[in-house]
Amino acid sequence: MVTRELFQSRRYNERMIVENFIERGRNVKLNRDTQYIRSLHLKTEDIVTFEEYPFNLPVMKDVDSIIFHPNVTYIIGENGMGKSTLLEGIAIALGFNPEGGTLNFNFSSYDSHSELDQHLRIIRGVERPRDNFFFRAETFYNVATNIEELDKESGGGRIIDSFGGKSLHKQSHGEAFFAAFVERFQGNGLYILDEPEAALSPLRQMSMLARINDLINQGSQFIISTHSPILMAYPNARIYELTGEGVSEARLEETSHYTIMKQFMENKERMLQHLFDQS
Ligand SMILES: Nc1ncnc2c1ncn2[C@@H]1O[C@H](COP(=O)(O)OP(=O)(O)OP(=O)(O)O)[C@@H](O)[C@H]1O
Repeated sequence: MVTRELFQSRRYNERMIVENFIERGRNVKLNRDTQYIRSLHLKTEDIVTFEEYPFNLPVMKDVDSIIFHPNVTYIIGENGMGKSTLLEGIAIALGFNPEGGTLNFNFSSYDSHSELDQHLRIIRGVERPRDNFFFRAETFYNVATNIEELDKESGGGRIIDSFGGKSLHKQSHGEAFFAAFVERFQGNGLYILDEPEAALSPLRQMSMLARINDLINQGSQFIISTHSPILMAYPNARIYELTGEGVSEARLEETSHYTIMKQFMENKERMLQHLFDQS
């Protein structure tokens, strides 16, 4: 009797494991056990000097404090604080092209990336993403050109069809960005986005949040660098703010982007007077 119960409970457990596995491929949010990448580590032993770029950036002394949220991690901060440098380093260390795209893109329009990737260790989870994309607003135009070139040479399926079929150069910036998020991102993916709001209207930024939510519910993990208080509003996300002091974790309402925007909207006249008096 005991043996039969044991047998049945084992069969039950096995069935649960199979069902969970099947479900993972569909609609399940990642958690701490299933997230694709967990944290960062800066391998300081072979860094020759901390006086030069990129190791002179304040963020470098706190890289090890960055623990990725299973769903969304935001990297924010003033211009020049090192967000793009950090995201680029992470992306290249994971095997992406410095200018962005999927793991299969390997074109190079202008080779100016830092050597940070060689000094970063990325602590991965046990699960592997099925989809991957490094979206870099600054160089998305080059990705679009590369897609056209590859599609001209290819005799088989066209890459542009996975972006909705319409040339990305024949769409507005915002439309082309959105085609990537809506058509190309397939879920169960790791998505690294550098200032994706660059061409998006406030309304589109809200639509982007809805798209992020869909993809998170389909087992995706995001790392997003942004200046947009709208885009950084995903609930329960982790926000790291880069400042001259290093890296600190913040709630949305505590971030400088949010408070400055709020002050401006709530008291535009006073802010303008203050700004013009200073100039
Ligand atoms: N190839 C490079 N060589 C030397 N310095 C660089 C290089 N690229 C960037 N920097 C410097 O490193 C700093 C961080 O640049 P980065 O582009 O990472 O900042 P960011 O936080 O992404 O800024 P933004 O919000 O303006 O996009 C800047 O002061 C920049 O001038």
